[in-house]
Amino acid sequence: MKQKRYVRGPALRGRLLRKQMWKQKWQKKGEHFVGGRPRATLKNSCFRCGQLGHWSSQCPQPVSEKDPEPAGPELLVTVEQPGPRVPCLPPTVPPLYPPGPSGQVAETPAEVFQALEQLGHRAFRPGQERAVMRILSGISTLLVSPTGAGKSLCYQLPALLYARRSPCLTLVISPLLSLMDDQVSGLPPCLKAACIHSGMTRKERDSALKKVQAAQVHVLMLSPEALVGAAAGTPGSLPQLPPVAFACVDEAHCLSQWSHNFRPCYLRVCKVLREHMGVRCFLGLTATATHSTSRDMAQHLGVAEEHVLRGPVTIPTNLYLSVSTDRNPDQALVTLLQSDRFRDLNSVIVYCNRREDTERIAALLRTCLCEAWDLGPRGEAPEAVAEAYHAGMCARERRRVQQAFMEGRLRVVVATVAFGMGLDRPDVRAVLHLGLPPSFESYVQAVGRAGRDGQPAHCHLFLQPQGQDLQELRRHVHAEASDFLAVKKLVQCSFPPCTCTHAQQPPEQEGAKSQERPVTVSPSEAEQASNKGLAQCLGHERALPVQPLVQALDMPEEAIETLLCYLELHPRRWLELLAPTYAYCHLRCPGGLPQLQALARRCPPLAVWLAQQPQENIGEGSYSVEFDVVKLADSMGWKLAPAKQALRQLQWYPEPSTGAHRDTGVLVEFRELAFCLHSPGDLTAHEKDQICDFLYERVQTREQEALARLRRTFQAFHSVAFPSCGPCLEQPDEEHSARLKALLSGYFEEEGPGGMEDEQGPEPGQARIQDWEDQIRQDIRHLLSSWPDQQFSGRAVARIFHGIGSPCYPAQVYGRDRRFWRKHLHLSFRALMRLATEEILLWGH
Ligand SMILES: Nc1ncnc2c1ncn2[C@@H]1O[C@H](COP(=O)(O)OP(=O)(O)OP(=O)(O)O)[C@@H](O)[C@H]1O
Repeated sequence: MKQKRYVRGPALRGRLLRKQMWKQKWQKKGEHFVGGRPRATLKNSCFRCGQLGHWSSQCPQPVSEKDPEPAGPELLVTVEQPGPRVPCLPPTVPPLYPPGPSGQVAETPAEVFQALEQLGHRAFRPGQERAVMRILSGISTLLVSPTGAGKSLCYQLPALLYARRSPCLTLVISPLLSLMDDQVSGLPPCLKAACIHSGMTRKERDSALKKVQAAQVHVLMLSPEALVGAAAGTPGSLPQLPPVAFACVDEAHCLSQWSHNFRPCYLRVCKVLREHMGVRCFLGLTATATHSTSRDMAQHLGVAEEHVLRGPVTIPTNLYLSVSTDRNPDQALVTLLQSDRFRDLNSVIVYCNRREDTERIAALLRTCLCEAWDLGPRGEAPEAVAEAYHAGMCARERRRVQQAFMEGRLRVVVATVAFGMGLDRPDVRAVLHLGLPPSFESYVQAVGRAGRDGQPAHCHLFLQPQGQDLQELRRHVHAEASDFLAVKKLVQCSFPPCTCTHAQQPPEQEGAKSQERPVTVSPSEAEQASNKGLAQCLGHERALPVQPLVQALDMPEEAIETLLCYLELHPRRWLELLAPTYAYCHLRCPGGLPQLQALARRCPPLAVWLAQQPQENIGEGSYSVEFDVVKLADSMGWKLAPAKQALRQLQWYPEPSTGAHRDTGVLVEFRELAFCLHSPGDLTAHEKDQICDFLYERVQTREQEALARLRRTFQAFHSVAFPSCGPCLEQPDEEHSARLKALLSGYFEEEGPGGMEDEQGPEPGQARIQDWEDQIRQDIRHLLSSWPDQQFSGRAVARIFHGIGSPCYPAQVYGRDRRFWRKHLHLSFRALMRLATEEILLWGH
């Protein structure tokens, strides 16, 4: 029996314990980043290749090293890069019914109707048949149809038919981690499915993968992070899967930068599917998309405009919608739920905008409704009256609440938008909103949870009379925006100058060069350019450590990732985003320089690193160094993965006689999670300015559009609101409901994301800045003098007055000071920023 021995050290305390916990936290974060793939640690990794899942004796990596040479001064080695394993793409799956010569789709064959029946349905619903037939013809398609319309069938049926013809797999990318398991178990029995996401243990993931590899699964559901993470490892680390018939991207609006719910990780999903898995046919599904959003989605998915299946966004007739602006919305909610119309409804979702509100309202309902609520119509009452649900709760608790609701043991869930996406309980009888929803899209998604069984269901929205809910939502918009200075710093970090080009352009040609040249160039293009005397940088891999960057830019990492994505999406493709990685190699070598030099003979990256060190930096004694391994690999012209692998192998060397691997005493660790990208190093100052302008304009446009969208939503709902919920207590008002539905449908038919916010006059729910100017200036000076060591920017001050935490000004610290935190929520953020900037400039003199 093989046995591993460990030496248990003394228990950590104080600073060391905190450091250890911090490291564990970042390791977890890293696992999330790379889709739950745990970083190989010394404890459980293979000695030879550093990977998990096997001992070194079963390591597939061929042993290439010779015996370690005795220590010597010589540093030069033959630097030959281990050939990267070229990812071998699975064969493509031909369409089941190839389209006709002019691309027309065949008549629906009987086999398809039989499969429909097998899935439990007698006939297709509108839009389903066309989508199914296009996928079976291998044509990428985007389907925009309302919630509950039956979009899932459009991937289930083709998945079944493709798998019936030959062993193959359908991939479904879904952002709904918490519901993936339920989605898998909810599939018809004839369709075998598995899921992989970062919430699973390694054992569960391995067992799911085994089933997939053995072709026992028709549908594999993946979170975008799990997919991108799997592709992020060493080349070829993506497991060999059966051929992929097609990939379905659920909630495809996350792909569009114009949608209300853009997720940068989604952008990489299409790339990974195309480049690593050979996927040619895509199906995008979404319930809510304006015209501009669906155009954007179609472009990412490679769907031709004529293949976008887009019905009108309609609200089902069995839903009764109403809005009111009660003076006390909490009390009005209780009154509504006690009214004749709502008293007997056993499954109710109440949406709030803030997590704290969900807890508070759930407690209020428990107190006020526990006696007043009679038994349901069938005399059965759920055991619990109301519970809160939000993303801040632990996964177990969320699951418990969700299950209680799904099984009818809980009457009211008071939740944030985290609840309900993908929920398929057919008999939800009421969806209530306490406060303005963030967008029409999210409102339509939310009310779409109600009345899926076709029976009447009731939706009511309580608006805050003074527009306080609008102020709350504006905070989220301002939290994501950033200053020009931050954008400029990011551009500087992303495009540091390099020395690899040998011919510099004369200054007068710079403008012309920036107009003409493509930024990411292929080697052949570079060769052509070089022949003309225009040497170009082919680009370098760079690592931007996440935490230091977050602090330097005072931006959350998601916002930074979004900006980098914009650069990748730009027509000139300024950079290419690679998977996040641990960028720093920490190397501890007890034998000091002689041992290091000896090891360098069999490890080219180490040899190069040593050669790059100035002589005075190389000392005797025990060695502990840290260096940027991405930069090192780039300077050698190596890919990152083989460089890391070569460094990891420094820890062991094979015994010449037995071939067993012996510990060299060297410790190699990779630290500091970083964004990884490939960008040119020869951009001119003019080009960098162009990039800054482009990015800043994009950030501002997004902020303005989000504000305009909010204002539009606010005004639209107010235009149809009753002054109080009184008229809604007895019977639904059908005319009122129809007006609201027409308003919503009209929005989705419009072109463009809406007008820009105009700076004239106060926004709804805001006071005039002129009436408060003296008071604000005084508060700004007070804030500056209270934190004399801080270098505030205008935006930072405005954020504090609006109660918006940021990495450098966290709510946990600044929120404690009630003199400033959230003090001027009723005033325009931009105006506050302007005044703060003026005061900061005066303060400096
Ligand atoms: N052709 C059909 N005939 C009858 N019922 C159907 C048909 N297609 C789907 N359904 C049923 O409609 C319900 C909703 O389907 P599904 O969950 O696929 O909706 P969806 O459009 O994906 O909704 P969401 O946008 O909320 O995810 C399911 O219970 C499903 O069984």
